[in-house]
Amino acid sequence: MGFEKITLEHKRQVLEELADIKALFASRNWFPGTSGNLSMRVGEFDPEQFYFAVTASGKDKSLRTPEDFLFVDKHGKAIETTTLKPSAETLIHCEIYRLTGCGAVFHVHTVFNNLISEFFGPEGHVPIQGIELIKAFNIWEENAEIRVPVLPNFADIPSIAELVPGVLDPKVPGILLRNHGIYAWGKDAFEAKRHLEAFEFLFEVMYRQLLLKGNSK
Ligand SMILES: CSC[C@@H](O)[C@@H](O)C(=O)COP(=O)(O)O
Ligand SMILES: [Zn+2]
Repeated sequence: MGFEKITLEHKRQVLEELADIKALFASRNWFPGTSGNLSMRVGEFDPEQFYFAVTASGKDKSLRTPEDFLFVDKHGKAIETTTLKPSAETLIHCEIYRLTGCGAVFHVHTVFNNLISEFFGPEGHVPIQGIELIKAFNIWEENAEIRVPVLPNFADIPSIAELVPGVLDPKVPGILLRNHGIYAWGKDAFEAKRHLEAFEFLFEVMYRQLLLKGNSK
């Protein structure tokens, strides 16, 4: 489906939902120093052609303005004439949509995701086992273990995006960038938010467990 076939009403709803989520995350201090970016797909998913709304680069994400989002195509290029620049990390969103067909991708920098990504960076993943909130990822088995991938934080975003297909686990809706932040996604904004909140909770538990245990892995 071409972008022009997607109804204005649907695009408006997506922008409103994104703006509400942005305000909520900002209230949690999840966008320090203009960091972070959010996106939501508009229209149906087709790996050959899809579109999403994404935060404009470099904005203060705690503010609500008419210039907070723009629509881009599957290559991360703006599809309407605009002076806004898509998030510098849009290519990572593109890759996550392409590989998963998801409906929303949220990226935040927090103290806990930074600390945990650095601590487990050398292993390339964060092992998390037996914590109830793993069920937020729809994993119901007892004592389940997940591994959250940790990618290097290259300055060149295409070089990070290139690594995403090699580490993305369909059961685990998140990828960490080392000393940077997390990308979490879901079939819609509700699910992506649930996943992101669960990751952040799990990282805080991991961090505190490591302190209690005296830092041994
Ligand atoms: C200002 S530090 C954060 C940026 O370097 C980047 O990591 C980030 O998350 C926000 O970039 P943006 O281009 O605004 O989407
Ligand atoms: Zn970032």
